[in-house]
Amino acid sequence: MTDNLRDKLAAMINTENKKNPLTDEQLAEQLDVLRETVTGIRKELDIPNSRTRKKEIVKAAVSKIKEKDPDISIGNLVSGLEKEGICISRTYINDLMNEEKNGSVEEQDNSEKKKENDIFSKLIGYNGSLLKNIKQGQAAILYPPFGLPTLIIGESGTGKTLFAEYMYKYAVKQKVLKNDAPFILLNCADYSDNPQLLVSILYGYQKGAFTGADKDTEGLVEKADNGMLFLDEIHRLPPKGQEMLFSILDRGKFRRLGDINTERTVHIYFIGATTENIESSLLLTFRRRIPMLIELPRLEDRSLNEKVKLIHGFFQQEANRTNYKILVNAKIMEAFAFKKYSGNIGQLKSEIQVTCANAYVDKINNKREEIYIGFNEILYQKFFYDIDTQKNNMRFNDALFIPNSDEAEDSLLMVKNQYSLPEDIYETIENKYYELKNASISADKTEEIIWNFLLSYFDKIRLDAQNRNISSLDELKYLLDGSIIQLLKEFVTLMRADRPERQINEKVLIYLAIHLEEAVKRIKFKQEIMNPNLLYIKANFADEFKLAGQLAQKLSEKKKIEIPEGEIGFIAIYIHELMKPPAKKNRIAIITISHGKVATEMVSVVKKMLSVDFPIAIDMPLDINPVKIFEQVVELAKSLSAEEGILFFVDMGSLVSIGEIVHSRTGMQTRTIDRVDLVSVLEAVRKADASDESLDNIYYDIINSKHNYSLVTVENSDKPPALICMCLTGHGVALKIKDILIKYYVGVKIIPLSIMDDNVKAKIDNLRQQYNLLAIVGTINPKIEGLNFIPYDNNFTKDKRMFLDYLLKENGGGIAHTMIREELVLVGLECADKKEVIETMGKLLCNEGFVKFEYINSVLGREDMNSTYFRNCVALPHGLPSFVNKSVIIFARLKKAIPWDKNGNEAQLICMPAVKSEDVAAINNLFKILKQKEKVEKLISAQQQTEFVEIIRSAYE
Ligand SMILES: Nc1ncnc2c1ncn2[C@@H]1O[C@H](COP(=O)(O)OP(=O)(O)OP(=O)(O)O)[C@@H](O)[C@H]1O
Repeated sequence: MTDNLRDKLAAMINTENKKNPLTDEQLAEQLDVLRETVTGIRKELDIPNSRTRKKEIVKAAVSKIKEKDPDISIGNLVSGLEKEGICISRTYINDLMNEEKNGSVEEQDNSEKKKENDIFSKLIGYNGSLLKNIKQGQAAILYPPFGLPTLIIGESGTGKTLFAEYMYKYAVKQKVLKNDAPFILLNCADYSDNPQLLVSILYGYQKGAFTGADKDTEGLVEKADNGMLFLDEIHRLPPKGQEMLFSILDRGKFRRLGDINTERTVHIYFIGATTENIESSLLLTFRRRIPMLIELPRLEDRSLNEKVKLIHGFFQQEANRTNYKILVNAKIMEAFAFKKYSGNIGQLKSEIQVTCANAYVDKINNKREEIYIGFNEILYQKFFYDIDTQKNNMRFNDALFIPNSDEAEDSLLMVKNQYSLPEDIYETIENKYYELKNASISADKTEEIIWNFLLSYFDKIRLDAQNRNISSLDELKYLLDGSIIQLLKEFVTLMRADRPERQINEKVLIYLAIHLEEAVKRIKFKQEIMNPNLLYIKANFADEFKLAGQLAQKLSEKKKIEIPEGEIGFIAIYIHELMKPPAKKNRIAIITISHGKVATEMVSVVKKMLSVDFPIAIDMPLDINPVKIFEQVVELAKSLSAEEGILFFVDMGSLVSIGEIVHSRTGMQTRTIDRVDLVSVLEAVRKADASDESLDNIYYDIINSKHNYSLVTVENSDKPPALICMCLTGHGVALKIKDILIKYYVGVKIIPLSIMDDNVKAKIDNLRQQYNLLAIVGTINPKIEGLNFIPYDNNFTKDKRMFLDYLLKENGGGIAHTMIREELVLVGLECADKKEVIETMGKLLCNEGFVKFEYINSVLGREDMNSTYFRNCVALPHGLPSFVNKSVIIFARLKKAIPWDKNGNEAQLICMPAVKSEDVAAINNLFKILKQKEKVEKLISAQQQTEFVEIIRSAYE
């Protein structure tokens, strides 16, 4: 690298347009060097990237615009900036806003620390359903001079006592109370049959005040002086006791029972709690004296995610308490999550304790090492008889709890993702709109493109709806606002009453519910609702628009918000979808049969990619007798109504006769294609769905094109694998796609390109010299021969990932790239010894579903045989492939090196491959990297997961 280049680069950056600084890519193009070279020099010269370089200017411009219009929507902000000559994507602005809201990265670090200091953050739900309650609790404590008397209301077991304890802890932490300030708790219900006694215990009494009062006695109120008094079940306090308390709260004064002479003074922070309706159970005068009412949510009103966190938390507590590992079967986790608990968190906790206690007895009897809570009918019947887990679409994994390990939030991420609802259309449309606008596409054309986009979105949700197990609105009640669900139910009744012959697709209704929830949020937060197709919708879907208007009117009344017309337009298309007849019957059936799980995987990719649901997959265990499968397929064929016949795809010779067998037994036309591959299935399904071609035509087409099919050419190649991400400009969405792909495909080169580029084809040809190009992931298909295209529409769903994984796997060893994941890199892990490291890593793999629990023991067993220390402070512990569900590699960079074997070797970088037998070869390259001392040193010094993964990625290149 010459100084000349360095100078040129510095000069170009110095003289660039500060409003739109040059990206590394643009610099590289002008200097005719690789982008990596530019990035390298820029870093050497300590010059920030273009994004950071323009930040200050953008910030200043944003605040100037916001001064005039503080509530300006992001869309208008982007347009405003454009007028100032600053071209910027919405994502950039969003990031900037988030940064302002959450602080910069360093500030976020501080806020992490703040969180540590924040006592309440230990409560599950502190940043969710308890957010408002916690703010109230904090305000009640901090209010001078002695806080605000507080009443906590909530059903039994909602956590009232715990909340009061946290308020006390908070008061101490805030130095509002001294460290040794008393916390006095009295449950008034304990004395419900003797109110006199209750009052005397609370306020104390003078000798002779009542029979049995044989000496002057201090009450709890005095004990709580300068501290906190918590009265649980306060509705049991008799009126007289309430009046006395009123005097304490009002003036800090009271008298012991029977003591008319001495008025005593106390300073107390007061909290009461009750499960009852306070209107009827507390005196009005007393109620008025308590300004702070904190109403804790019922467990059923909390999100499912919080519920799962509570379940994890309680199992972890049991593991810590018993000092044994606890392994919980996925089905049981699921059952706990879906059971309804009238006794709220308290009941959930005690049921988990009882379950663990029963399993503990089992552990002793069976001499197991861990407490195992397996799927067991008796347990299931006892606790979970009233739940219907069949109805949910959430997946749970077996969960392992190791004593005294912090319940890592990470392990819940996976679960959380399962709950997430499909994305809504707003963002998709907005991104698309601005992308088109940036590319100077005319308004008419924009409208047309977006309309097509909308149609495809609805096609997709129809398919998605078919695949999801949710079948009625009621099942969404954990996830969505109940009043919207109610509103929709009423609306459907209305629609049916109006015209009983109306068919209503219940599944689309679910999507409408999700959409409305999102719409309400957007409107409340003054986010823009953009609908470029409004005029078109009004003109072409007049009936639907009218119905949408009625629904919007009701929503508007219920939520007290104005619903903009653009939104009514969206609702109209949902209603249009809602009334569409169900999908047509298919003429040709397509059945894929293969060993292992290949058939299911392939077919599910095809179904998602083509938005169809008719292809059928049959997975065959490796050791099953084909005759059994033949029987099964014949039965299946009889049940199909494919009048033109069945096309079979099979993977092995023994199955090629399946078509003939089915034909002879059922009389149906059949054709069979062996050595099934994804592309052929894809093509056949596409043809069977979209055209009127006969079974034979499709069959011969596939046979003829099987080996030179242009949509997918996946070849083994020594060149490094690469993916292209593409959007109109090559900047906006393409970069977003790049960020996503980088996370999943470590070691795969990701190249953003613009479809508008005149030389796009030539560029791709050039890249082919250097890389093995696998696919284009993008918003628009450039139809490049021999290159797969994977559509990106604001998400990169699992099916698309599966398709890419498949391509990479075919690409020979490429699977290694998919096996390294940012979330499976533990940076700065602190463990006392080797066993703890292995267990921590294994637990994460097990909880994420990559391995079976037994894998951990097999790693420990392997380690006992002889050490897996590698070199350069690296250890490679590993277990038996038979316990691996999905190949993956987990890394841990320990905070401090720990002894690994008897020869005095210490390890700091632990790499645990959990790999199925067929994938073992895929990790050879990784070992090559770990052999290089300088690479390992870099990995050990990595401070963050992204940095760690980045190092591996560049090492692959
Ligand atoms: N947010 C939370 N995070 C973790 N654990 C919680 C939470 N809320 C409650 N718990 C646990 O649930 C159990 C029940 O809570 P608690 O006893 O405070 O409820 P309560 O409303 O006072 O019940 P009751 O009215 O029956 O006395 C306790 O063991 C508590 O530790």
